[in-house]
Amino acid sequence: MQSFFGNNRRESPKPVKAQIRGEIPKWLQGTLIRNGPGMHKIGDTVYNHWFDGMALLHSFTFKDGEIFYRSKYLRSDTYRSNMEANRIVVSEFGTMAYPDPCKNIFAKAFSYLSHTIPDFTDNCLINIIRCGEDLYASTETNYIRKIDLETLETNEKVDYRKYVALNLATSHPHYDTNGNTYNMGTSIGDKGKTKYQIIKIPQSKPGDKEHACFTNCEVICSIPSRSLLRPSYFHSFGMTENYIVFIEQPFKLDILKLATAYFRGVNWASCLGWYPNDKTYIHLIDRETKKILSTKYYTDALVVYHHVNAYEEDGHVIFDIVAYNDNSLYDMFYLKILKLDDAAFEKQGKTFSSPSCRRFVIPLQHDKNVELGTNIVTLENTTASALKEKDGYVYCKPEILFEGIELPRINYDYNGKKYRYIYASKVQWRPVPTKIIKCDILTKTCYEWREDHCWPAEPVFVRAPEAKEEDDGDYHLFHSMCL
Ligand SMILES: CC1=C(/C=C/C(C)=C/C=C/C(C)=C/C=C/C=C(C)/C=C/C=C(C)/C=C/C2=C(C)C[C@@H](O)CC2(C)C)C(C)(C)CCC1
Ligand SMILES: [Fe+2]
Repeated sequence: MQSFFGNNRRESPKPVKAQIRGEIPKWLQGTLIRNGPGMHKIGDTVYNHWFDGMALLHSFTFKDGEIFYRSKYLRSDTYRSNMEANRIVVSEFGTMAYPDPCKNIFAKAFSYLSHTIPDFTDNCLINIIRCGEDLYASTETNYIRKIDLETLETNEKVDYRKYVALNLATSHPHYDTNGNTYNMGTSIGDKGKTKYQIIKIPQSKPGDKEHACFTNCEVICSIPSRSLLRPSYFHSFGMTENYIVFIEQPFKLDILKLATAYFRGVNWASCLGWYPNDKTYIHLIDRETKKILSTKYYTDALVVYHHVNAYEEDGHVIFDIVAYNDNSLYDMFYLKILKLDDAAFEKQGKTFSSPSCRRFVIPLQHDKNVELGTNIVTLENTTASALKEKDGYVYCKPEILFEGIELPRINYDYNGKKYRYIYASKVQWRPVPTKIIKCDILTKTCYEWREDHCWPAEPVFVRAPEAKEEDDGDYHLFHSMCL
């Protein structure tokens, strides 16, 4: 299994019909596209980190009980440059690349200078997102790449910076029921300020010009970073009907380190730092007024990549996240660790902090006369608390919902609404996932699914037609499961 992490995958651009054991529900029709690294070796050069590999797009077309599979490498500018040079020439998250080792001294100096503000990679390997009517492969830089749903061909490159001030953006946007896309990113040093930006990319209208969704893109709120040179890193955010939830965590990007990384010969990942003595600030942004609520909600130092869901109930914002007590997760994805055998990985894995799904309950209003130290959460059925402190601070303590889950998904019809079920990967200290899990928040019970020789990826929930219940759609997999 360990060789899995070393080998380059072959692309399979022509549809291959899958052999099916059991039965695919007839109502399941359409195409699922997945993304991820597929190539970690180019010529004689190798990447260091799982998140560096060349993006390989996969599609699974479900049609009348049959499945057709295709895959194709994203023809990013990065991919083309690497292929042409037959070596890694563009830097990725965990690998700093130096374009031409044989350049003369002047060319080298010029190359160093042009890297002070580096042009980031367009190797969009993290996710597939929708903007307007179109699908894009995404990463966390300022670039996304349009792709063709049918053929998986790579189309134009969109640079967010042409439309809004954004140097980094998440790969986990949100969507509303009108087809608008909301994303968040970081604008570094624009007009001397570093800020987090929430953007709205509108749904296309009939007759719109190409890229209209980007030219009509608007910044709906800017949140100043607490520090000009150390903005927080973030991988996702939450959205309720009326609020956006942004967590400014003490896992931060050091801009000075970033600007000198190329000269110092270190990778981008080393520019991220963990400040365990700092607080984690919780920002709620009112979607109507576009203003940040003035109460200073905070919690202890934590690291979060994935928000699960967020909603409002009786004057509170409730949000669930998968969080860690430190920043060790990204270190686990260095290939030298993933290539360890199961026993060694397990030993290593246990030195990394394990995630838990945590629920925060944020009271939107409270009586100003209430004594300091009082828990101002008035919702029942939660142990999450919010203690009033002086100077407008409120200290929030989460309720632990579930331990050891990651890559959370929900029935997206319930995004921003009160919900009951989380689908996720069960974290085990094995390099390749073997279990998926369905968690019931109401009863606090979990169902797991595994099968020999199956390595399930992040589960994706698809609603059954005429679904009445939130989990109508998963019964084929979870009906006969063990508790
Ligand atoms: C360029 C640049 C930057 C960044 C650039 C790039 C390219 C960033 C790319 C980021 C990527 C690919 C992020 C991916 C995140 C993926 C995450 C959080 C995945 C988590 C997966 C987990 C926890 C899986 C756990 C497991 C499960 C579920 C089952 C088990 O069996 C196995 C196990 C433990 C692995 C910067 C550092 C932001 C700025 C500077 C400049
Ligand atoms: Fe993610």
